[in-house]
Amino acid sequence: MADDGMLLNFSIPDAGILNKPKFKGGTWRDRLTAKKAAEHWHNKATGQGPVDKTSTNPNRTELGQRNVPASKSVEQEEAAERPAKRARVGGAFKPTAKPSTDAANFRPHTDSNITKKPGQRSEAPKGGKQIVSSLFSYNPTSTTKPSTKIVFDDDAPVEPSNAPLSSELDTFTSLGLSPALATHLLNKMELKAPTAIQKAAIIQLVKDNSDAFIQAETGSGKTLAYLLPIVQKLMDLSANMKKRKAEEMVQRASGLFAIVLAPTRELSKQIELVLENLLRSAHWLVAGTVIGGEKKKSEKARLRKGLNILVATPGRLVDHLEHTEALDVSNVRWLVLDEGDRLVELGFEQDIQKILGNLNLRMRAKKDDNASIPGLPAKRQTILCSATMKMDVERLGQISLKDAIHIRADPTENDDGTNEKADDQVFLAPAQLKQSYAVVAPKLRLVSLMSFLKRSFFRKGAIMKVIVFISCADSVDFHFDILTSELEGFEKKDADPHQESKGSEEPAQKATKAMAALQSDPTKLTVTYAKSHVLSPKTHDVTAYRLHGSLQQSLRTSTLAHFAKNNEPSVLLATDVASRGLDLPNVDLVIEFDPAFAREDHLHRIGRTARAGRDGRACIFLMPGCEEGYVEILKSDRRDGETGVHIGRQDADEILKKGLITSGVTKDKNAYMDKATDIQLAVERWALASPARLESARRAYQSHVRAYATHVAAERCYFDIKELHLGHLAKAFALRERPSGMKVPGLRTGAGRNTKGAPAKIKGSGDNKKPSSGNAATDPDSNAVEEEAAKMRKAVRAREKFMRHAGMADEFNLG
Ligand SMILES: Nc1ncnc2c1ncn2[C@@H]1O[C@H](COP(=O)(O)OP(=O)(O)OP(=O)(O)O)[C@@H](O)[C@H]1O
Repeated sequence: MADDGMLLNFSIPDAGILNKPKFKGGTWRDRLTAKKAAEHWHNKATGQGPVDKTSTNPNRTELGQRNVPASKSVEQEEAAERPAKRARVGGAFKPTAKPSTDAANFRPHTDSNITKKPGQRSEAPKGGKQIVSSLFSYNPTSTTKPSTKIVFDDDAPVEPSNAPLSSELDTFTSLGLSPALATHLLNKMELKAPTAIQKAAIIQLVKDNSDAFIQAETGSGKTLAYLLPIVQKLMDLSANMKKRKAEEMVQRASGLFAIVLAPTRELSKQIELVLENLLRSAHWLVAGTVIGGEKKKSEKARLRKGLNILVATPGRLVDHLEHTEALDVSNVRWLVLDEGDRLVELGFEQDIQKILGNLNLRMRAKKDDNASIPGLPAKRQTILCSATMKMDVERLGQISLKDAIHIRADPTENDDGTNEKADDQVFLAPAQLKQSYAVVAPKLRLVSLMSFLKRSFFRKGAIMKVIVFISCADSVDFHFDILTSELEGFEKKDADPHQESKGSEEPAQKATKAMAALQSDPTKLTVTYAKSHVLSPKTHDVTAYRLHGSLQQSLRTSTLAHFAKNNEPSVLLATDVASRGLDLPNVDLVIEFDPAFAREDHLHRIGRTARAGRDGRACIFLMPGCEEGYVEILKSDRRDGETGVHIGRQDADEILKKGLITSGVTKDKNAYMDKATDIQLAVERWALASPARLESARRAYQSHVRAYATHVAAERCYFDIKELHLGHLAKAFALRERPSGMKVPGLRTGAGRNTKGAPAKIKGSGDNKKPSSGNAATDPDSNAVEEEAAKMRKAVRAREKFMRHAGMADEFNLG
């Protein structure tokens, strides 16, 4: 399913946004504004033509310059508040208002700028005229731009917060692990010393059997923190059996002793991999997975052969507990719930309760039989792992843990173990992570992303691996298609004779060939990586990858594995499927092109870099206006707190200059604007050249808008759907049509209406650019949008649940 988990639609009817509204409630000013807007749309709908603002507003000059006096009329105020429309619709370009940006930046472009390929069709989208607006005019301006540029000391050394400990006294043996295991960690896994959380957890879990809640930041080595004590105890159990009878030891047929539950298949596979590496030091112990995505028959066969440690997703384990006789859980003495908060978020609470009930029942039955293995602990130890201690994790703790010990290793802790920040706030970004935010107007988003990536990959070696987080699968597909296409007007790389003489094809070349087939229909989800023509400089290739929950499981696994192994420059475009727990080696940069739906997700996303003490960078794209308020959240997630020393700021102009003007000094200080405009036009032409691409662009755009409405309530003040300028945003999806005229097959229409049938009003929908009065309580349209957003969020949750139960993208994230 490419609609990415959201069922409702923001389609706005052609008749306009205010369809015979009742002018009740609100202030007299709201009512008058609404009435005037309704008259405008009524005139339009009845063919009386658009209201000529220049003739009704004496304050407008012919060139569209406004001169609003102190005593403004309501309409004048409205005109002063909204970004003036200067779009070219079909005919000749006629500016109607002064652009909000500085005059030097004003670079109108007309159809004559758009050079079409010979014979290329540039069809106007059905049901609407093409709008070719300038990239650099009428953009909202930043509300937080500092008057003077603040220079950050980007290279100032920062003590990593998740690195292995450096004291010579902190060794794995000093924590209670056997010399054999410690030697294996050192020699085979190249792990010299434990991290802080490993030190705290291993000491505790090896010495006693109490339940535990492990809480630590991303990339701090939580996986080994819970796996090492389990492996150590199983090695001890084996040694104990051997002592009793020389030929006896734990082996695969001895029974299942430990279960690790993880929320996603990818994470389960990753845990299994770490386990396999560990168990090379105890080859008689066998681990395996049951996670779905493969035939149940083969999973049953694996269980029948016997496993000592099982990594599973909750849904699949419940299924096997109910239907696989060979699965005997009576000896299970260690249960781990990894990524506890995500397990709850994905609605696995019931499954976990079933698993716990089943384990208790079978353990009791076995005890009654008196047939326990000698040396096996009488009590089961349950370990809950999570980066946050939210309410839902607490609830999971209540159902799964008994008298649990809270294990936490946070460098911000005082000597007495207390922390000034509230429990929920203890989840912080790694200290060594260098963060920045980019303030980019909606129209400039696409070209800015391309420029940002181009700059990142310009010199081989500086940045090798990048993850770009995007809110929904359709948008991932759309951006992947652009990055891997050969856009007209982009310099082509000279052929590399060395590569051509090679007998075997490079994977990137193979994928490029497959890509050619894909270009005719970008909705085909068979190609997940290919050379990025757009991002590859002349000197080297950059490979682009895509990952989201609508891809087949096997494809997701192989894509991740390929990205992880790739030592050449590469970029992964992904939904939040890649945000949790995944340990992809050497990710240098994380770009949050679309901000996360919740603060915790944001921290998990940026935590894919700067892992285990390594350096990393993260940049989040914010739009001018209320989104800029999110910087406060970014600051609160850092150890350097309010000072925000390591949160840099970049503006779109800067990004475009650095990314597009790579050949040193240029006399024209606005040359980057021409370049950016050329790129934007090339992408728009690319989209127009094929109906499938155009449909993919519309789908991406609509899914993006719907996803935007699903930010958590506490953060909707930063990501306010009513402030989203749909018309400008459409440009970032290469669309030249009005949002209201867009029809996408397969997406439900009419959901943008409130219960009384009046369509919801959204900023810049092309029908009314005036944002709501700001008083949601008195504005019926604001309430309608709110209601709509609430419906969407509900639909997303329902869809996630449905997908899981239908076994489609089950145990997997939204994407
Ligand atoms: N003691 C250590 N020394 C060096 N590297 C380590 C050590 N322990 C773990 N690592 C490495 O650190 C990385 C992160 O480990 P892990 O995935 O367990 O982190 P995590 O805390 O679970 O992160 P997340 O919360 O993002 O899931 C892995 O690549 C792992 O190999």
